[in-house]
Amino acid sequence: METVDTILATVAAAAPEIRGGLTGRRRKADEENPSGEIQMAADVWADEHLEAELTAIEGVGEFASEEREHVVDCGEGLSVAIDPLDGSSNLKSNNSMGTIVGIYDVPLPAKGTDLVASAFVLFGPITTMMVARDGSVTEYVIEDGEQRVVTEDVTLPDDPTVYGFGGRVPDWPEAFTAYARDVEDELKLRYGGAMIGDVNQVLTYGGVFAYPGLESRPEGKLRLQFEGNPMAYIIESAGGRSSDGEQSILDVTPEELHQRVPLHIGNAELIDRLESAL
Ligand SMILES: O=P(O)(O)OC[C@H]1O[C@](O)(COP(=O)(O)O)[C@@H](O)[C@@H]1O
Ligand SMILES: [Mg+2]
Ligand SMILES: [Mg+2]
Repeated sequence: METVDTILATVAAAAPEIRGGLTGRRRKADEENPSGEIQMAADVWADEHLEAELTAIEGVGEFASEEREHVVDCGEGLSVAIDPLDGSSNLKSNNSMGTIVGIYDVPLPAKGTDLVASAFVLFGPITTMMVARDGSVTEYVIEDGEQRVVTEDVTLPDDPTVYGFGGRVPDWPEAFTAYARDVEDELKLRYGGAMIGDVNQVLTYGGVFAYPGLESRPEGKLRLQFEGNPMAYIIESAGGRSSDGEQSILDVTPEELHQRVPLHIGNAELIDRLESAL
C-alpha cells in the first residue's frame, strides 16, 4: 500500500533530523503529557515535527500521539499513532531511545488487530528501523534519511538468552515475581530503560521483555495505542507472542486513547509460561 510506504519513509527521513535536534533538548519542558508524566523538551519537539510531516501525507486521516490529548483529524485515510520519543528519560544519561509508529486502517483508538504496519526507529550507536508489515519483519539502517535493508525476515532466535522487566521489584505482584525468579535462572538481564532498546535485544538474541501490571498500578505503565500494540505486532510478526497476562495484546479492546496495558512480549514459550504463572 502506497500510503504505508510514504508514512514509513517519512518517519525514516525525519530520524536524522530528530536525532540531530536532541542535543539542545535534554531539559524538562514545563508541561505534563496526557499520561501525567513530565515532558522533555525533546518529546514536545519530536511530536510537533512528526505531526507536521505525517498529517501532510495524503491518505493519512488521523494522527495521535502519546504527547497530545486528542486525535488530530487530517482528512480521509489511515490512522497513525506515535510515541515520538520512547525512552526519553534516557536522554539525560545519553542512553538509547527512539520513535514508535503504528499504522491502523480504522479510527483511533483501535485494536492491534487493525494494524496494517508498525515500526520503531532506534537511536543506538547507529540508527536502525524495524518494520513489521504483511506478516514479516525487516530491519533497516537509516543513513542520510534513507532506509537500507540489513536483515530481511527477522525472526526471534529459537534459543532465547535475554530478559528485561520494568517496574520496581517490590511493586511486582507475587505471581509475576515467581515467574521472574524462574526466568532469571535461565536468561541474563538486559534492561536499559527504553522499551524499544530492550525489545530490540529480545529480537536480536531471543527472550522476553515485560512491563507488568504493578501492585500500585495494575494497568502497568506502557500505553496500548502508542507502545503496546505496535511492539506486539512486531514481535508477533517475528514469530513471537504478546500478552496482557491473559490474551494477545493485539486482542485488547481499547476504551480510551491513552489507556495503559500490562505488556509481556517475546519468545512464544516464555509468554506461554507467563500466562500459566499469572
Ligand atoms: O523508568 P521505568 O519505570 O523503568 O520505565 C521505563 C519504561 O518507560 C518508558 O520509558 C516509557 O516510554 P516513554 O519514554 O515514551 O514515556 C519505556 O520506554 C520503558 O520501558
Ligand atoms: Mg514510550
Ligand atoms: Mg514517549
